[in-house]
Amino acid sequence: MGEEICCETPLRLPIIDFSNKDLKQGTPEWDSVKVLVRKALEEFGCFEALVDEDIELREAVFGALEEVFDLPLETKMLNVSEKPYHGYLGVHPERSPLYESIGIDEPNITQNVEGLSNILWPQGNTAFSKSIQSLSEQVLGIERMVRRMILESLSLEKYMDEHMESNYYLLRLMKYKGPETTEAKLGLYGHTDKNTMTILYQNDVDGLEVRTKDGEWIHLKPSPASFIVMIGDILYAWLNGHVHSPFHRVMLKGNKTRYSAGLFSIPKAGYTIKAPEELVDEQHPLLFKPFTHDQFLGFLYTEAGQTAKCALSDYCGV
Ligand SMILES: O=C(O)CCC(=O)C(=O)O
Ligand SMILES: [Fe+2]
Repeated sequence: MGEEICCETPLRLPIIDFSNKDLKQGTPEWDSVKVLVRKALEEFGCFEALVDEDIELREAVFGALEEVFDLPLETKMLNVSEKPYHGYLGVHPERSPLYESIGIDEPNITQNVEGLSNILWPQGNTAFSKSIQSLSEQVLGIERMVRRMILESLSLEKYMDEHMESNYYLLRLMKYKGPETTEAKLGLYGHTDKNTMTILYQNDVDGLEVRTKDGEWIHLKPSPASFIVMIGDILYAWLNGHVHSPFHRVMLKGNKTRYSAGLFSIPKAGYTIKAPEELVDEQHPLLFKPFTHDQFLGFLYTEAGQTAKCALSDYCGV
């Protein structure tokens, strides 16, 4: 009997090269990357952005994550915020027994990162602040580039400044304890992101899965030099469905700890999300009535919001 030749190639996310230092608006390189970005975001709502590997920063970041999550629970609980989901979220025995996370509002502002490190460590922690800030700067650069590319590729230049200025950033540091099983366990329940755009960075423990429009799960295996770029419900609504907001989850097995960091761009309080008229026509009827992110979050905390299959459609679908 001949050797069995294996089966279908597993589904992969598009990998787009962002390592070119000359990737500047108006250059041919920018225009060719822009085409790939638009295609990936229309089809998958998600892609892998490849950058130049910075081994030192990578080690520093995941060292910092290990150190911060190793702090006692009472210390981590000092990471508080008046905004929901912006502070420490501890392990929940039924809902998320493996997951905990720490939030840093506007991590691009030095005082915010140093402020948190002064709360968590008696003498602060310069190494922690430095690595978290360097990571934030790099990720923020990618987020802004991708958002500019999408707007440009949809000929929405006239909205560029308004759109770029109407969002702020939240960084979430995440830890998933290995479940010590051979079969996969749920680390983070399936969801679409409720913000504008998310950029994820992970250690060498995979687990993120993204569902395609056809309902197939892609098991992500990002390279150490990659960031995962993902569209959230807000950009999906603002662009009237021209980009996809993918359903995703985290599944884990084995005993290794997974660490990840996510930079979330989020509309500022009071900013109205309204699809530009250029994106609404007979083939693309308006999907959502204008809304603000705060009102939408308010709905998410209600019973109806918590149980909705598609919270955004239930909240403001046309
Ligand atoms: O840890 C990850 O890679 C994904 C986290 C995630 O989906 C989220 O925080 O919304
Ligand atoms: Fe997510």
